[in-house]
Amino acid sequence: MKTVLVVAAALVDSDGRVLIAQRPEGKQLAGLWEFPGGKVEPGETPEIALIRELEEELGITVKQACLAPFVFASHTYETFHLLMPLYLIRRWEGEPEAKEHKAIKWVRPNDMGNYPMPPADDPLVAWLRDFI
Ligand SMILES: Nc1nc2c([nH]c(=O)n2[C@@H]2O[C@H](COP(=O)(O)OP(=O)(O)OP(=O)(O)O)[C@@H](O)[C@H]2O)c(=O)[nH]1
Ligand SMILES: [Mg+2]
Repeated sequence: MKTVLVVAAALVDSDGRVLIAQRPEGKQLAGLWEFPGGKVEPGETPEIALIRELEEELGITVKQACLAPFVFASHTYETFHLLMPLYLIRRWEGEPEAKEHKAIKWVRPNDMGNYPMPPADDPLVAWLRDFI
């Protein structure tokens, strides 16, 4: 089974809320809420890939120095193994908008239980609850 490297971001605002985004119809895990991000393409570092994904998915600009490595998910799905580092980001330029998602929402980690997320994300949410 192949390991897929996906990078994701927890954008944290000044009130301690985190941005989650709803996956669009037609994609794997449609309708579930996730951390914005995506697959690392050949030749990219994880940081470059995350900066690209945040521009594509949310229309925001993030500096590499503002990416703080936090925790990672390692989860076996039916057809691949997901390895997903999650970065904490507190500074960015622009107002996030749902360019590729169905919706975006700012939520407190304690309230994330109300938003169904992929199984790989459960431990990440637990870490955010303790840390934010
Ligand atoms: N971005 C993101 N992906 C996640 C999370 N949790 C999780 O299991 N994944 C899985 O990671 C995989 C890659 O994510 P993705 O669909 O965002 O990849 P991508 O942005 O490059 O999209 P694309 O492949 O359609 O171009 C998916 O199988 C997705 O289900 C999460 O919190 N955020
Ligand atoms: Mg994505």
